[in-house]
Amino acid sequence: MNILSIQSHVAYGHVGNSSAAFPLQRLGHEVWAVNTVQFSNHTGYGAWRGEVFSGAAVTEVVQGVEERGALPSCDGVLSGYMGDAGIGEAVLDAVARLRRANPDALYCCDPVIGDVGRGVFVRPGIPEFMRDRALPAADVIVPNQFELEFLAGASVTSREAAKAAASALLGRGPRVALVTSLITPETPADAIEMLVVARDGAWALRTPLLPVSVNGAGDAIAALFFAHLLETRSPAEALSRAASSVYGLLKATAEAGSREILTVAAQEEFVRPSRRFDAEPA
Ligand SMILES: Nc1ncnc2c1ncn2[C@@H]1O[C@H](COP(=O)(O)OP(=O)(O)O)[C@@H](O)[C@H]1O
Ligand SMILES: Cc1ncc(COP(=O)(O)O)c(C=O)c1O
Ligand SMILES: [Mg+2]
Repeated sequence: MNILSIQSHVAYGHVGNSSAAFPLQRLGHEVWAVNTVQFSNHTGYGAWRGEVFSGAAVTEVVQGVEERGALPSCDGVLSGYMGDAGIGEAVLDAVARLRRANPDALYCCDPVIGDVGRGVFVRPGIPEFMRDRALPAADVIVPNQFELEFLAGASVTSREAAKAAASALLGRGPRVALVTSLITPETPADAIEMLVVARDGAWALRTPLLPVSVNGAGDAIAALFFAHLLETRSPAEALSRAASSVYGLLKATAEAGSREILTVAAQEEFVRPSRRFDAEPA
Protein backbone atom coordinates (compact mmCIF):
# COMPACT_ATOMS: atom_id res chain seq x y z
CA MET A 1 0.00 0.00 0.00
CA ASN A 2 0.92 3.64 -0.37
CA ILE A 3 0.18 5.99 2.51
CA LEU A 4 0.58 9.77 2.46
CA SER A 5 1.59 10.70 6.01
CA ILE A 6 1.48 14.38 6.99
CA GLN A 7 3.02 14.78 10.45
CA SER A 8 5.95 16.15 12.43
CA HIS A 9 9.56 15.11 11.87
CA VAL A 10 12.11 14.97 14.66
CA ALA A 11 15.83 14.42 14.17
CA TYR A 12 16.28 12.75 17.55
CA GLY A 13 13.78 10.21 18.82
CA HIS A 14 10.44 8.99 17.58
CA VAL A 15 7.22 10.98 17.30
CA GLY A 16 5.10 11.97 14.31
CA ASN A 17 6.47 10.70 11.01
CA SER A 18 9.61 9.67 12.92
CA SER A 19 7.41 7.21 14.83
CA ALA A 20 4.88 6.27 12.12
CA ALA A 21 6.91 5.82 8.94
CA PHE A 22 9.29 3.01 9.86
CA PRO A 23 6.70 0.58 11.31
CA LEU A 24 4.65 0.98 8.11
CA GLN A 25 7.74 0.45 5.96
CA ARG A 26 8.71 -2.58 8.04
CA LEU A 27 5.27 -4.00 7.19
CA GLY A 28 6.02 -3.50 3.52
CA HIS A 29 4.11 -0.30 2.84
CA GLU A 30 5.33 2.77 0.99
CA VAL A 31 5.17 5.93 3.10
CA TRP A 32 5.07 9.29 1.40
CA ALA A 33 6.11 11.40 4.38
CA VAL A 34 5.33 15.10 4.28
CA ASN A 35 6.64 16.95 7.33
CA THR A 36 4.65 19.64 9.15
CA VAL A 37 7.61 20.64 11.32
CA GLN A 38 11.27 19.75 11.52
CA PHE A 39 12.25 19.75 15.19
CA SER A 40 15.33 18.51 16.99
CA ASN A 41 13.19 16.43 19.36
CA HIS A 42 9.61 16.14 20.61
CA THR A 43 8.11 18.91 22.70
CA GLY A 44 7.66 16.66 25.73
CA TYR A 45 11.25 17.54 26.71
CA GLY A 46 10.11 21.14 27.28
CA ALA A 47 12.89 22.47 25.01
CA TRP A 48 13.44 21.94 21.31
CA ARG A 49 14.76 23.72 18.24
CA GLY A 50 13.64 23.80 14.64
CA GLU A 51 11.04 25.11 12.33
CA VAL A 52 7.27 24.89 11.87
CA PHE A 53 6.45 24.77 8.16
CA SER A 54 3.64 26.84 6.65
CA GLY A 55 0.50 25.37 5.14
CA ALA A 56 1.77 26.59 1.76
CA ALA A 57 5.03 24.63 2.19
CA VAL A 58 3.05 21.46 2.92
CA THR A 59 0.73 21.99 -0.06
CA GLU A 60 3.74 22.59 -2.30
CA VAL A 61 5.09 19.10 -1.56
CA VAL A 62 1.69 17.40 -1.88
CA GLN A 63 1.17 19.18 -5.20
CA GLY A 64 4.52 17.91 -6.44
CA VAL A 65 3.52 14.36 -5.55
CA GLU A 66 0.22 14.90 -7.37
CA GLU A 67 2.12 16.14 -10.43
CA ARG A 68 4.00 12.82 -10.53
CA GLY A 69 0.61 11.21 -11.17
CA ALA A 70 0.96 9.26 -7.93
CA LEU A 71 -2.30 10.02 -6.14
CA PRO A 72 -4.53 7.45 -7.91
CA SER A 73 -2.36 4.74 -6.35
CA CYS A 74 -2.47 6.26 -2.87
CA ASP A 75 -4.60 4.26 -0.42
CA GLY A 76 -4.95 6.81 2.34
CA VAL A 77 -3.85 9.99 4.09
CA LEU A 78 -2.74 9.93 7.70
CA SER A 79 -2.42 13.23 9.56
CA GLY A 80 -0.98 13.93 13.00
CA TYR A 81 0.84 16.76 14.79
CA MET A 82 0.29 19.95 12.84
CA GLY A 83 2.48 22.62 14.46
CA ASP A 84 0.20 25.42 13.23
CA ALA A 85 -3.50 25.72 12.45
CA GLY A 86 -2.64 26.88 8.89
CA ILE A 87 -1.24 23.41 8.21
CA GLY A 88 -4.70 22.02 8.90
CA GLU A 89 -6.09 23.58 5.75
CA ALA A 90 -3.19 22.11 3.78
CA VAL A 91 -4.05 18.65 5.15
CA LEU A 92 -7.69 19.03 4.11
CA ASP A 93 -6.54 20.22 0.68
CA ALA A 94 -4.40 17.06 0.39
CA VAL A 95 -7.40 14.93 1.39
CA ALA A 96 -9.54 16.61 -1.29
CA ARG A 97 -6.84 16.11 -3.94
CA LEU A 98 -6.52 12.44 -2.98
CA ARG A 99 -10.27 11.83 -3.01
CA ARG A 100 -10.50 13.32 -6.50
CA ALA A 101 -7.74 10.99 -7.67
CA ASN A 102 -8.90 7.90 -5.76
CA PRO A 103 -12.49 7.93 -4.43
CA ASP A 104 -11.75 4.75 -2.42
CA ALA A 105 -8.93 6.33 -0.42
CA LEU A 106 -9.53 6.95 3.30
CA TYR A 107 -8.45 9.79 5.57
CA CYS A 108 -7.25 8.89 9.07
CA CYS A 109 -6.91 11.83 11.46
CA ASP A 110 -4.92 11.52 14.68
CA PRO A 111 -6.26 14.69 16.33
CA VAL A 112 -3.09 15.56 18.26
CA ILE A 113 -4.19 18.12 20.85
CA GLY A 114 -2.85 17.00 24.22
CA ASP A 115 -3.19 14.36 26.87
CA VAL A 116 -4.46 13.81 30.39
CA GLY A 117 -1.14 14.55 32.11
CA ARG A 118 0.06 17.53 30.03
CA GLY A 119 -3.22 19.16 28.99
CA VAL A 120 -3.28 20.95 25.61
CA PHE A 121 0.22 21.04 24.04
CA VAL A 122 -0.52 22.49 20.60
CA ARG A 123 -0.89 26.06 19.37
CA PRO A 124 -4.14 28.01 19.77
CA GLY A 125 -6.66 27.28 17.04
CA ILE A 126 -5.56 23.66 16.52
CA PRO A 127 -8.02 22.06 18.99
CA GLU A 128 -10.93 23.89 17.34
CA PHE A 129 -9.61 23.03 13.88
CA MET A 130 -9.54 19.33 14.82
CA ARG A 131 -13.09 19.47 16.16
CA ASP A 132 -14.77 21.65 13.56
CA ARG A 133 -12.86 20.96 10.33
CA ALA A 134 -10.76 17.77 10.52
CA LEU A 135 -13.26 15.53 12.34
CA PRO A 136 -16.06 15.98 9.76
CA ALA A 137 -13.59 15.29 6.93
CA ALA A 138 -12.11 12.13 8.48
CA ASP A 139 -13.06 8.51 7.78
CA VAL A 140 -11.07 7.28 10.77
CA ILE A 141 -10.25 9.24 13.93
CA VAL A 142 -7.76 8.19 16.63
CA PRO A 143 -8.14 10.37 19.74
CA ASN A 144 -6.70 9.57 23.15
CA GLN A 145 -9.08 9.92 26.08
CA PHE A 146 -8.27 13.62 26.60
CA GLU A 147 -8.85 14.36 22.91
CA LEU A 148 -12.07 12.33 22.87
CA GLU A 149 -13.43 14.41 25.76
CA PHE A 150 -12.58 17.64 23.95
CA LEU A 151 -13.94 16.55 20.55
CA ALA A 152 -17.16 15.15 22.00
CA GLY A 153 -17.55 17.86 24.67
CA ALA A 154 -18.24 15.23 27.30
CA SER A 155 -16.31 13.80 30.21
CA VAL A 156 -15.50 10.11 29.95
CA THR A 157 -15.71 8.30 33.28
CA SER A 158 -16.73 4.80 32.15
CA ARG A 159 -16.44 2.54 29.13
CA GLU A 160 -20.10 3.21 28.34
CA ALA A 161 -19.40 6.95 28.39
CA ALA A 162 -16.42 6.42 26.09
CA LYS A 163 -18.62 4.41 23.71
CA ALA A 164 -21.26 7.13 23.75
CA ALA A 165 -18.68 9.87 23.12
CA ALA A 166 -17.04 7.89 20.29
CA SER A 167 -20.47 7.18 18.76
CA ALA A 168 -21.19 10.91 18.89
CA LEU A 169 -18.01 11.48 16.85
CA LEU A 170 -19.23 8.96 14.25
CA GLY A 171 -22.40 11.02 13.97
CA ARG A 172 -20.23 13.89 12.70
CA GLY A 173 -18.52 12.06 9.82
CA PRO A 174 -15.99 9.33 10.59
CA ARG A 175 -16.96 5.69 10.22
CA VAL A 176 -14.42 4.38 12.72
CA ALA A 177 -13.13 5.92 15.98
CA LEU A 178 -10.26 4.37 17.95
CA VAL A 179 -9.90 5.69 21.50
CA THR A 180 -6.42 5.17 22.97
CA SER A 181 -5.16 5.25 26.57
CA LEU A 182 -8.59 4.77 28.06
CA ILE A 183 -8.47 4.70 31.85
CA THR A 184 -11.73 4.94 33.78
CA PRO A 185 -12.67 3.97 37.36
CA GLU A 186 -13.61 0.56 35.84
CA THR A 187 -10.08 -0.06 34.53
CA PRO A 188 -7.93 -2.23 36.82
CA ALA A 189 -5.01 -0.27 38.29
CA ASP A 190 -2.49 -2.40 36.38
CA ALA A 191 -4.17 -2.07 32.95
CA ILE A 192 -4.81 0.35 30.09
CA GLU A 193 -7.57 0.03 27.49
CA MET A 194 -8.38 0.90 23.92
CA LEU A 195 -11.85 1.04 22.42
CA VAL A 196 -12.84 1.02 18.77
CA VAL A 197 -16.31 2.06 17.70
CA ALA A 198 -17.57 1.52 14.16
CA ARG A 199 -21.00 1.73 12.56
CA ASP A 200 -21.51 -2.04 13.03
CA GLY A 201 -20.11 -2.60 16.50
CA ALA A 202 -17.63 -1.77 19.23
CA TRP A 203 -14.59 -3.69 20.50
CA ALA A 204 -12.26 -3.14 23.41
CA LEU A 205 -8.86 -4.41 24.38
CA ARG A 206 -6.89 -4.28 27.62
CA THR A 207 -3.13 -4.66 28.09
CA PRO A 208 -0.94 -4.43 31.18
CA LEU A 209 0.01 -0.85 32.10
CA LEU A 210 3.76 -0.49 31.69
CA PRO A 211 6.00 1.77 33.82
CA VAL A 212 6.74 4.16 30.93
CA SER A 213 5.68 7.67 30.05
CA VAL A 214 6.70 8.19 26.46
CA ASN A 215 5.71 10.21 23.41
CA GLY A 216 5.11 8.77 19.98
CA ALA A 217 3.22 5.61 20.96
CA GLY A 218 -0.01 7.27 19.82
CA ASP A 219 1.53 8.09 16.46
CA ALA A 220 2.65 4.48 16.03
CA ILE A 221 -0.78 3.14 17.04
CA ALA A 222 -2.59 5.45 14.60
CA ALA A 223 -0.33 4.43 11.71
CA LEU A 224 -0.50 0.70 12.43
CA PHE A 225 -4.25 0.72 13.07
CA PHE A 226 -4.90 2.63 9.84
CA ALA A 227 -2.70 0.35 7.72
CA HIS A 228 -4.20 -2.83 9.20
CA LEU A 229 -7.71 -1.40 8.76
CA LEU A 230 -7.03 -0.58 5.11
CA GLU A 231 -5.69 -4.08 4.63
CA THR A 232 -8.22 -6.16 6.58
CA ARG A 233 -11.25 -3.81 6.65
CA SER A 234 -11.82 -5.21 10.17
CA PRO A 235 -11.67 -2.67 13.04
CA ALA A 236 -11.35 -5.51 15.60
CA GLU A 237 -8.44 -7.18 13.78
CA ALA A 238 -6.75 -3.83 13.12
CA LEU A 239 -6.99 -3.01 16.83
CA SER A 240 -5.68 -6.45 17.89
CA ARG A 241 -2.66 -6.19 15.59
CA ALA A 242 -1.82 -2.54 16.31
CA ALA A 243 -2.21 -2.92 20.09
CA SER A 244 -0.12 -6.11 20.20
CA SER A 245 2.71 -4.42 18.29
CA VAL A 246 2.70 -1.27 20.39
CA TYR A 247 2.57 -3.30 23.61
CA GLY A 248 5.68 -5.19 22.47
CA LEU A 249 7.35 -1.91 21.52
CA LEU A 250 6.62 -0.31 24.89
CA LYS A 251 7.58 -3.41 26.86
CA ALA A 252 11.01 -3.36 25.21
CA THR A 253 11.18 0.40 25.88
CA ALA A 254 10.33 -0.14 29.56
CA GLU A 255 12.89 -2.93 29.92
CA ALA A 256 15.58 -0.69 28.41
CA GLY A 257 14.54 2.24 30.63
CA SER A 258 14.53 4.42 27.51
CA ARG A 259 12.98 7.90 27.33
CA GLU A 260 12.39 7.33 23.59
CA ILE A 261 10.38 4.45 22.17
CA LEU A 262 12.57 1.70 20.67
CA THR A 263 11.09 1.93 17.16
CA VAL A 264 14.20 0.50 15.51
CA ALA A 265 15.51 -1.95 18.12
CA ALA A 266 12.05 -3.50 18.69
CA GLN A 267 11.05 -3.55 15.01
CA GLU A 268 10.26 -7.28 15.01
CA GLU A 269 7.20 -6.42 17.14
CA PHE A 270 5.61 -4.72 14.11
CA VAL A 271 5.75 -7.92 12.12
CA ARG A 272 5.52 -10.66 14.76
CA PRO A 273 4.34 -9.27 18.12
CA SER A 274 5.72 -11.37 21.01
CA ARG A 275 2.30 -11.39 22.65
CA ARG A 276 -1.09 -11.20 20.94
CA PHE A 277 -4.01 -9.31 22.50
CA ASP A 278 -7.47 -9.88 21.04
CA ALA A 279 -10.12 -7.18 20.85
CA GLU A 280 -13.43 -8.36 22.37
CA PRO A 281 -16.91 -7.05 21.60
CA ALA A 282 -17.69 -4.15 23.94
N1 LIG B 1 2.28 3.18 30.05
C1 LIG B 1 1.74 2.44 29.09
N2 LIG B 1 1.57 1.09 29.28
C2 LIG B 1 1.03 0.34 28.33
N3 LIG B 1 0.61 0.80 27.15
C3 LIG B 1 0.75 2.10 26.88
C4 LIG B 1 1.32 2.99 27.83
N4 LIG B 1 1.35 4.25 27.29
C5 LIG B 1 0.81 4.14 26.06
N5 LIG B 1 0.45 2.87 25.82
C6 LIG B 1 -0.16 2.31 24.62
O1 LIG B 1 0.01 3.18 23.54
C7 LIG B 1 -1.24 3.61 23.06
C8 LIG B 1 -1.15 5.01 22.54
O2 LIG B 1 -0.60 5.83 23.50
P1 LIG B 1 -1.29 7.19 23.92
O3 LIG B 1 -0.51 7.71 25.06
O4 LIG B 1 -2.75 7.02 24.05
O5 LIG B 1 -1.11 8.07 22.67
P2 LIG B 1 -0.91 9.61 22.65
O6 LIG B 1 0.56 9.74 22.80
O7 LIG B 1 -1.44 9.99 21.34
O8 LIG B 1 -1.66 10.20 23.80
C9 LIG B 1 -2.18 3.42 24.25
O9 LIG B 1 -3.51 3.24 23.85
C10 LIG B 1 -1.62 2.17 24.88
O10 LIG B 1 -2.09 1.02 24.19
C1 LIG C 1 6.64 17.17 17.53
C2 LIG C 1 5.62 16.23 18.10
N1 LIG C 1 4.92 15.42 17.28
C3 LIG C 1 4.00 14.57 17.75
C4 LIG C 1 3.71 14.47 19.08
C5 LIG C 1 2.65 13.49 19.50
O1 LIG C 1 3.16 12.44 20.23
P1 LIG C 1 2.18 11.36 20.84
O2 LIG C 1 2.21 10.18 19.93
O3 LIG C 1 2.74 11.06 22.18
O4 LIG C 1 0.81 11.96 20.91
C6 LIG C 1 4.40 15.28 19.98
C7 LIG C 1 4.14 15.17 21.41
O5 LIG C 1 4.85 15.67 22.24
C8 LIG C 1 5.38 16.18 19.47
O6 LIG C 1 6.07 16.98 20.28
MG1 LIG D 1 -1.63 11.22 20.04
